[in-house]
Amino acid sequence: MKLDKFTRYPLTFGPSPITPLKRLSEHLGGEVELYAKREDCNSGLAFGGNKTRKLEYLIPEVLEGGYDTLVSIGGIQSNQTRQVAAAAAHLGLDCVLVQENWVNYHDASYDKVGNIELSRIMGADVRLDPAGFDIGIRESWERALESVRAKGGKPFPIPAGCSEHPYGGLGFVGFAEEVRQQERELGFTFDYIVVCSVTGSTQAGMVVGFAADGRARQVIGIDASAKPEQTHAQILRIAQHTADLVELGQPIAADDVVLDTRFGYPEYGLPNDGTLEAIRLCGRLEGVLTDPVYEGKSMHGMIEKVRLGEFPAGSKVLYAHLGGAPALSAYSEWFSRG
Ligand SMILES: Cc1ncc(COP(=O)(O)O)c(CNC2(C(=O)O)CC2)c1O
Repeated sequence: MKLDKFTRYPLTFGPSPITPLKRLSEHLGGEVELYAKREDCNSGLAFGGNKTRKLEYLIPEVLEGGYDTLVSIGGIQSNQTRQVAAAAAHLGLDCVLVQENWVNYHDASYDKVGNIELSRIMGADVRLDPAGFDIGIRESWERALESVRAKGGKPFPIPAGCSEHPYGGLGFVGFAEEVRQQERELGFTFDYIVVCSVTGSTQAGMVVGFAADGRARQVIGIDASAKPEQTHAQILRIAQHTADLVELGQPIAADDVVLDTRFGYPEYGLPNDGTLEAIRLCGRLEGVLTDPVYEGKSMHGMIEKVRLGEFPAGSKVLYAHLGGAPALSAYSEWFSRG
């Protein structure tokens, strides 16, 4: 596999740490050993996260091509757009963010706190748009790109989650390579990797990276889009493209994309009771924060799979913590009810 032929611009601290989730593992019966790889602590740029790792493979083209404005898109509480704003500020670039109405929830502060507040503080031109949730290429985003060109700027297009960018999967191929190095240091290998999926390039990169040692199907995606057919198809397409880029040397089949669809309800961006329980449990047992949109759903999925005995006794499970906590303040209603 040839990831090294691609230039990476460091935005992260280096390999993200792997921490044991001892108390949570014990609480769940002690037969499955849970660990977390902490992408939520991977960078000094505005709390980091999975997109910061992905951006490392997009930024070289930005700098080499003389682009002056990063243009991206997400929901109002998007972690993606916050991380793009941080990268732009760090690199001295302008930033335009389209924030669409992806979540059917609005209290008075939803578009004032959390991620969108941070993006504004970092100087991004934040543009609210009434269009609803969709992980594909959006007309609002294309309008934003055109508006930058109309003013004589040179916009760099970064699609939702970085996922439809040709290099969107590379960062998480690197994640798998990092895990293999850390496994050598730990003296064991993980039986499963649990990851939240929405726009798909995180899991896609992992599927390719772990396919190299026969573990593609040990990557367990937990769907948080609540549109799993679209997400599964996007993961598969990105994984197959990424496999070609890094010359994996083996095909990626549809069955290599394992996506559990039981935990994304009621809809994208809204928690269910299991999401909320998982957030509280992980918070109270480990001091590790997850969010109602993404990681709370993958944490719920992992906890439920342990409870249902879906991980064989003795399994070592690596939870990919991809970030997301900055959105919590926009969901305070759910946690002030006691
Ligand atoms: C904390 C967190 N965890 C998992 C995911 C899902 O990653 P993928 O989009 O690569 O599948 C996101 C994405 N967030 C998006 C955003 O706009 O923030 C791309 C949807 C995430 O932010």
